[in-house]
Amino acid sequence: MSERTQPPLLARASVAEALPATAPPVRIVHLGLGAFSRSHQAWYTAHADDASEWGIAAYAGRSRDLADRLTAQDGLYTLIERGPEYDRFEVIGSVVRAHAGDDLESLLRDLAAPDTAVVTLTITETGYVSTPDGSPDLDHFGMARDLEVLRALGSDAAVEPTARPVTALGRLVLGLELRRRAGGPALALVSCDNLPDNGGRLRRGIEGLAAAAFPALPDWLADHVSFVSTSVDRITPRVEARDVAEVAAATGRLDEAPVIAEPFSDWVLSGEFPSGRPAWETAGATFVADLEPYEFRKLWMLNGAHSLLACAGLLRGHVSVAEAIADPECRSAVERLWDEDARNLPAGLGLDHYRDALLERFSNARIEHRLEQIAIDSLAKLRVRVAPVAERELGAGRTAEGCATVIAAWMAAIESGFCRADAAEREIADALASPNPREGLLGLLSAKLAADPVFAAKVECEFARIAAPAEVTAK
Ligand SMILES: NC(=O)c1ccc[n+]([C@@H]2O[C@H](COP(=O)([O-])OP(=O)(O)OC[C@H]3O[C@@H](n4cnc5c(N)ncnc54)[C@H](O)[C@@H]3O)[C@@H](O)[C@H]2O)c1
Ligand SMILES: O=P(O)(O)OC[C@@H](O)[C@@H](O)[C@H](O)[C@H](O)CO
Repeated sequence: MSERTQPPLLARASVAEALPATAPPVRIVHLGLGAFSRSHQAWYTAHADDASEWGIAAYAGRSRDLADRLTAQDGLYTLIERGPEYDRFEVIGSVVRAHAGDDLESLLRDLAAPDTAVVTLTITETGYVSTPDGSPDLDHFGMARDLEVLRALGSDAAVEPTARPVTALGRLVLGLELRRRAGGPALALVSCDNLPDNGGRLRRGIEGLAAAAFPALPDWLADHVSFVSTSVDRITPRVEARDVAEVAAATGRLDEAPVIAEPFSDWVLSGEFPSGRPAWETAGATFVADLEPYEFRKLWMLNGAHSLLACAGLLRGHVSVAEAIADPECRSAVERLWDEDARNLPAGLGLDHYRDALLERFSNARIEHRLEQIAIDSLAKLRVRVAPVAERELGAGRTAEGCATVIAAWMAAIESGFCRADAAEREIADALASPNPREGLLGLLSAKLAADPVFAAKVECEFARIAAPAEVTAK
């Protein structure tokens, strides 16, 4: 364990108990260093009983800015727990190193290191670059290029010195191949992104790419790598400049990389950890054999409602979740969606209480969770948050009106210029340019839904209702 140097402006004196005296040894590698991993997985790791044994080396996906700011603070940062009436400040000490995403040398070293037992990911829904069935999308430019680079590296053919994988999965597969070649021990890969069966999706992505790039890797993966699925929950909005100022004013210390989160937090995991893991359960995480009911409840009800509020709320001139949920029109659409979600979830999940708690969480006006942030990549989000419920409702002979409202709000938002920041921007533009844009958009969302003329007509009808009074357009 190395002695942690005291960052000049963020001294340990301010710190809550969660900060160990010395930096814990790196045994977790994180991909997708951003806000959420620091309010959630790093928080659980810092609060586990054995926190002194588990440090995190975290890698950003793209930019190096956050990694640089954290490095200047020795990995330490303040978590602002923002309740409806108070802020609580805590310095988190589980991130030991922060790296830019393109620091491939360090990443490969960390992935091959025998001490590394766990790899966690928060690379966003689109970061998996997968087809709807979860296999790697080899038609995607970045993924196709990565495959070429990995094959060249695997065959020891002459490779340009600058040839490097750029996708998260490409980098991970290369690291796993190096671990295999080094005779490294088993490890667990833990997806913490808002996707159903996120561990299974990661498995299909890694296995597909490995099989196409490195012939010996798939067998090694089968014996040495477990894929853990998780349902993750803690509302973590983007930090604004004024939050940095607030930390300085409240603690007397300058922190260039604070994180804000609501007090609520939940983590449900399912899967094996062949080389151990932090005692996350001592910090409140739950381990279950069957994750599906928990992930569907969270993805459909919380995230589905978020996407609805984002699309409908932006159209109605709202900026944040708290503003949108206070609008009776949005609130009633959320309730109708939740009725449909609830009908498709198993009994025993305490859904009445869950709904009440969600309303309370959404109404926390001190959390400025911007609708524009939630609206990014809406197509991929609606595919997993809303389309499956609509398909189940229709399959049961019902009308799926609540889901139709969400989908119509998304279409109206797109046509008004919102929800355009999307990894599927090109497909959306093609649909908009087609003779029947809404039919095209519905087809992108779900072939099954698009093939149901009654549902398509329902969406059309909702669209007409929602789009008519919308006077707001994106700037
Ligand atoms: N913020 C929340 O409230 C919250 C809650 C639950 C789950 N999540 C999950 O965590 C993810 C990240 O949220 P965040 O708040 O940390 O966002 P963020 O923007 O702060 O960080 C996202 C990280 O992912 C990387 N990334 C983005 N696109 C990528 C790509 N195509 N390939 C590889 N890496 C990519 C970014 O570089 C960054 O490191 C969400 O997309 C979601 O799946 C977030
Ligand atoms: O983080 P995203 O972009 O997948 O989704 C936006 C929000 O719905 C999401 O961040 C929720 O706030 C979060 O999932 C709550 O745990």
